[in-house]
Amino acid sequence: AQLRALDQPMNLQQLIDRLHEAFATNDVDIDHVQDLMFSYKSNPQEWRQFAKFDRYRYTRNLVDEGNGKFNLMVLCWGEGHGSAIHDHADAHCVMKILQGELCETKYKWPKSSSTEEENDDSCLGELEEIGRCNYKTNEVTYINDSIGLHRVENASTVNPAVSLHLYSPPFEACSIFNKQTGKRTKCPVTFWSKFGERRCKEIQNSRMPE
Ligand SMILES: O=C(O)CCSS
Ligand SMILES: [Fe+2]
Repeated sequence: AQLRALDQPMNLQQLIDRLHEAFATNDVDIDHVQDLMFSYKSNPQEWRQFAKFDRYRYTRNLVDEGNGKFNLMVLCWGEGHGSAIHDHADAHCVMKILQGELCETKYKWPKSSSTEEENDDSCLGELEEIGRCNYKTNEVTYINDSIGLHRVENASTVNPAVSLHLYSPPFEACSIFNKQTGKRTKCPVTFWSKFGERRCKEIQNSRMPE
């Protein structure tokens, strides 16, 4: 769908307030949510407090818990950092680039094993790539499980990238997939920081294994 920038400019807090309003009822208009995310124009002054990088892996930094209806988080991708191929646990996923560029590669779901002997995941076959797309600062993309799986990576060797992700409903785990075999593994997702604070004792490193 063509994204439309709504009229009045918003800062990050106003975006969050508008997102809370959008999720106040139970039938969420996910196109409107994407329009809100597209309307916000990235201002590093507003999200810098959440943008904490790790040298080795991308980080997930919780910004807002959306009254339990969604999670909003800032993801920080060092040069060459990328996610595993993953699903979105039956949730909506809206991703907006706040800085730099990210490359998304979409894949079809592995063909589920049809007969008993195929229960051994190792023979589901290589995941089929559906498409690849590069997103620049302020661009927005959407995915859910009915569209497919994806991997997101910062392909730049010189620039970090920062993205804003909204997941609804929020989830604590998703699945990651082996590209060659299609094997699916359940994977808990955690936060590197919450609300701008990193309290090491309770927060392990945020990561989906490569
Ligand atoms: O939430 C994650 O770790 C996956 C980032 S790409 S949607
Ligand atoms: Fe994702």
